[in-house]
Amino acid sequence: MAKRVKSENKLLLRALRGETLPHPPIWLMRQAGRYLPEYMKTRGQANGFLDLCYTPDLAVEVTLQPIRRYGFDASILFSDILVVPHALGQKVWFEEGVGPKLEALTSGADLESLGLDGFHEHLAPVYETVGRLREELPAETALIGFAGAPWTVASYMLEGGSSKDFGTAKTWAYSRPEDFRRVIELLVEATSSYLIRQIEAGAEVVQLFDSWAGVWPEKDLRRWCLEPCQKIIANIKAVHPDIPVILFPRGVGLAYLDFARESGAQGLGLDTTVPLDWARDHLQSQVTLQGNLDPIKLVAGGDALKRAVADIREALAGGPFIFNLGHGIVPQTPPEHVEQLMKLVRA
Ligand SMILES: Cc1c2[nH]c(c1CCC(=O)O)Cc1[nH]c(c(CCC(=O)O)c1C)Cc1[nH]c(c(CCC(=O)O)c1C)Cc1[nH]c(c(C)c1CCC(=O)O)C2
Repeated sequence: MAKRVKSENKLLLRALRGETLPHPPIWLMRQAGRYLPEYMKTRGQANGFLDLCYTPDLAVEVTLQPIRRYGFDASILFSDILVVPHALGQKVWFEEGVGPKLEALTSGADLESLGLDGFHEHLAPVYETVGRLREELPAETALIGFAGAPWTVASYMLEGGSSKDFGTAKTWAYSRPEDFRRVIELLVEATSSYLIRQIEAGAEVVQLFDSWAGVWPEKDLRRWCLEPCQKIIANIKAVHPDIPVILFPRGVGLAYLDFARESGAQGLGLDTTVPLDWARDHLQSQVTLQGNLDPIKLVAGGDALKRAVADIREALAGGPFIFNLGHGIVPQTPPEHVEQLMKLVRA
């Protein structure tokens, strides 16, 4: 076995255990990606985006690029949330300039063609990437594994790609709740075992992205987002009780209270709209907070960035806190603004 640095003293792990640190650890959602010229170069060596995700040499390289450049406190596995439906047997592809496309499920009957047979074999390159990262990362850098939450992944499976109003997927839930439940339950099972395998390959923390949680009325939010995430977290904890989980239920407003109290996550990712003082007063006694710089302030840079970082630190860095964005980095971000951000957060 190659060297494996112990997790417990890494800043990210300390913050997730509830410690308040003199400087918050920092990493950024989508820290690897198109805003970096070296990413574009490596991506050009792959046969499309999914091939990049499934080729450990290339996936390790793009994961490490932002660590070399900026020295973030954590590294997130380079992959995508849509490898899960792909491994379940659905057709998934990425169109240049358009984004993800899937052969949409049209009825409960289409579910018969999906399943867990061959699931982990399909994802073996991802586990290999995780294992190699754990060996290659600097001793102080924590390794985060991830998956999409069931609803967010289901939305792509039912819409066939990105969506404006999630009308098709939500209509399934409202008109055919039993079929919709089967999709969610399959994803709870698949995602739990996918994350457990990532942990066994070397991930020290896992994050669940519920990027589209913010579109539901309250009872549906509980049923289709909070409860499935609770189940996944409980399944992970049953096997790996010491591995912290960060949940990012983007856009859920006041329901962040329920996610803080009931999800079982140690970390809660705040989207850009969450008021800082409210989060400090109502959430931070229960979970480590992560967030929530507007990614567009990172595009703007300068004084806007400086003030925003100061406001976030002033409100949240007095308790358990991880500095991050409120959603992923956008491709037009100037790499030197990330450098400016690192200096501001570590000053
Ligand atoms: C919804 C979602 C997806 N993927 C992801 C989410 C949840 C987070 C969020 O809300 O942003 C998560 C994701 N996707 C990617 C990562 C890698 C790790 C990292 O954060 O650095 C992670 C954690 C790489 C990626 N995933 C994708 C890219 C760009 C692909 C390219 O190189 O062209 C990257 C670097 C493509 C992708 N993948 C997805 C979409 C909608 C798109 C197209 C839009 C876009 O291009 O940003 C699905």
